[in-house]
Amino acid sequence: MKGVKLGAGAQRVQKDIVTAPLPATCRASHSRRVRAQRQQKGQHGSRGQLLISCVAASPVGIEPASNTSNGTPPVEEGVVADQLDAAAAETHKTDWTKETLSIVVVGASGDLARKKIYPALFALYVEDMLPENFTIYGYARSKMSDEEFRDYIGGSLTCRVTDEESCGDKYDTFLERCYYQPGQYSDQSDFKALSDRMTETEKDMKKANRIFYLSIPPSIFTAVAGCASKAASSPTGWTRVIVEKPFGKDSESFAQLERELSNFLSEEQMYRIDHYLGKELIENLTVLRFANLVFEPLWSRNFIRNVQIIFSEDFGTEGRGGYFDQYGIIRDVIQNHLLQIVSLFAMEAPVSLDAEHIRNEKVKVLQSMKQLSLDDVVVGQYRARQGKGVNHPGYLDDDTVPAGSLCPTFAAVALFINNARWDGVPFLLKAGKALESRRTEIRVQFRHVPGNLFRDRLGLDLDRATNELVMRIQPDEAIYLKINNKIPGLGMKLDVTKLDLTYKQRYNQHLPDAYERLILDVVNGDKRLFIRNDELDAAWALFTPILKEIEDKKVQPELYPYGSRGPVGSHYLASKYGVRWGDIMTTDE
Ligand SMILES: NC(=O)C1=CN([C@@H]2O[C@H](COP(=O)(O)OP(=O)(O)OC[C@H]3O[C@@H](n4cnc5c(N)ncnc54)[C@H](OP(=O)(O)O)[C@@H]3O)[C@@H](O)[C@H]2O)C=CC1
Ligand SMILES: O=C1O[C@H](COP(=O)(O)O)[C@@H](O)[C@H](O)[C@H]1O
Repeated sequence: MKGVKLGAGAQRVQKDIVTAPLPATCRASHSRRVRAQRQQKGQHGSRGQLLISCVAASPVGIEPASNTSNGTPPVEEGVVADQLDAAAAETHKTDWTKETLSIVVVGASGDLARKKIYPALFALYVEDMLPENFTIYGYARSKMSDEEFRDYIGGSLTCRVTDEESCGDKYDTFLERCYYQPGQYSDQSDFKALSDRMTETEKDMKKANRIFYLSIPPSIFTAVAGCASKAASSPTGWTRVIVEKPFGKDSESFAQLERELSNFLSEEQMYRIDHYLGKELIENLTVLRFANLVFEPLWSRNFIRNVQIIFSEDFGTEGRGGYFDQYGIIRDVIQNHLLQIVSLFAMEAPVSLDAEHIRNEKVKVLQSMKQLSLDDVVVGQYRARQGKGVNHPGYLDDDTVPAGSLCPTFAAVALFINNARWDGVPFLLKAGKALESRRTEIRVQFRHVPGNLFRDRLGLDLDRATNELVMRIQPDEAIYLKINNKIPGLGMKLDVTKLDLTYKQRYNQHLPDAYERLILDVVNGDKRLFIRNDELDAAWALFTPILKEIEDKKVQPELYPYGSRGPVGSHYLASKYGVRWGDIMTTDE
């Protein structure tokens, strides 16, 4: 079994809990002692011998990029797994005592790089999770010297791993490993210059491995993949490329992007990131389901009435309106992040925790979805809200948004999975910007207790008294189960209360940011949390017709005030299936 991942703090907690050796690939300890042991053994990162008994698995190295830069044919649907099995058979162990890692952030001057990528790399460094011989290169068109780049990155680094003191001099030593190379995105000679610089820092080692993080607008993905592949892929080790969303705008543009990228990159080299898969609670979803006896028997239409996946942000598109308007909330959040959650939630037990086995099951869920109809979609757009001390602009007030745009900033959809397990169970998804609060959660509402003996004592309608399992992905990560409980005392009155696993209380430790986890997985060649192309094919097949219909028919989004609970239409959609949104039912707190 691969892939149960634990941070060092969690390992200490788990040490108390786990009595049998965990047959798992585990995250390495942070301690220098353990790190030294790993280096002696030629292991690194998450594959070390750990404080608890973990089976050490080899990090995989994908073929040297020279094999792939000459134009790999597009990967056909259905043969993906076979190809990957073949690739896995050829993998070699990356020996970090003899090999180097260069991480190139393409689009180094951008928002994502600064907000997420550098802080994640720094956190990994502070936790001793990066290989000994690593170097970071920023690449973008902006002119900057190494020193200016270090100042630029420096401003984004915080010591979020432990206390400020223990980060100590690591800021400086981290920044010393960072270099900047200016260049154009479609100029091979600029990438060659980058490669030459990388070779300088790589030259004393047997093999050099390279990661290119494409933190750039999608319009230049292919140009960069081409230049990087032809002029800067590693001549001695593996080359991996992290591709950010959006992966196209519909089935057709996705297929085109794949065709273009596959001229330069093999499927094995490509790591399509969906950062929601790197979130702690999403990682835990499979553990919750498959490592506990109590949940899985209930995980079907027999006991579950509906499943809700709710994403809300309490801010608008501030500063990203130009990008957002081309996509809208369905493409920005629902088609990727929320649908990925549905597929993990609803999949059958995989053969193992191997990446291909998990992704095989996820894709089946996506392929089993009933075609989405416009009757099962509600779209909204936030409008300005002014009042006492409140002055929130509407979506259309953003200068970068075209006048009269119908772009949805809110959407709710009802999905159905046509298989034996989920037949008839509504999966209600909603996502919105500029709402009342920021939260992402999965809510599982169970069926009523048949012939409930206590129905008269509940003081609530049956809907509110049914069990509900809530996984709060963010903020304030928690899993809780709402149950009916007797209020202590001589009488027999019941109330709804929570069996509550709030992470802050149970695990008082730093939770790794999603990008931290995912970048580490790329270093280790672990694709479990990355999206395979057939998953995207299926996801686009589900949403493309409905997006086209919304756009062709110019469906008017229902306006909702900034900071509200969103369009009333979402309640009608839920009630059509006899459902009430759990996030706004009052018995929750
Ligand atoms: N920002 C975020 O929160 C998130 C972003 N993403 C995705 O990550 C990727 C990067 O996002 P983000 O950092 O916000 O992007 P930016 O718009 O900040 O672009 C990154 C860099 O690319 C260069 N660039 C920007 N526009 C163009 C252009 N039209 N042509 C050529 N180069 C350009 C700029 O660098 P220079 O001018 O110096 O070359 C810029 O600093 C995108 O694919 C985005 O969809 C995904 C999730 C969240
Ligand atoms: O991919 C995206 O995600 C963010 C939300 O990410 P989170 O980790 O902060 O929840 C969203 O704001 C953005 O619009 C979208 O592109």
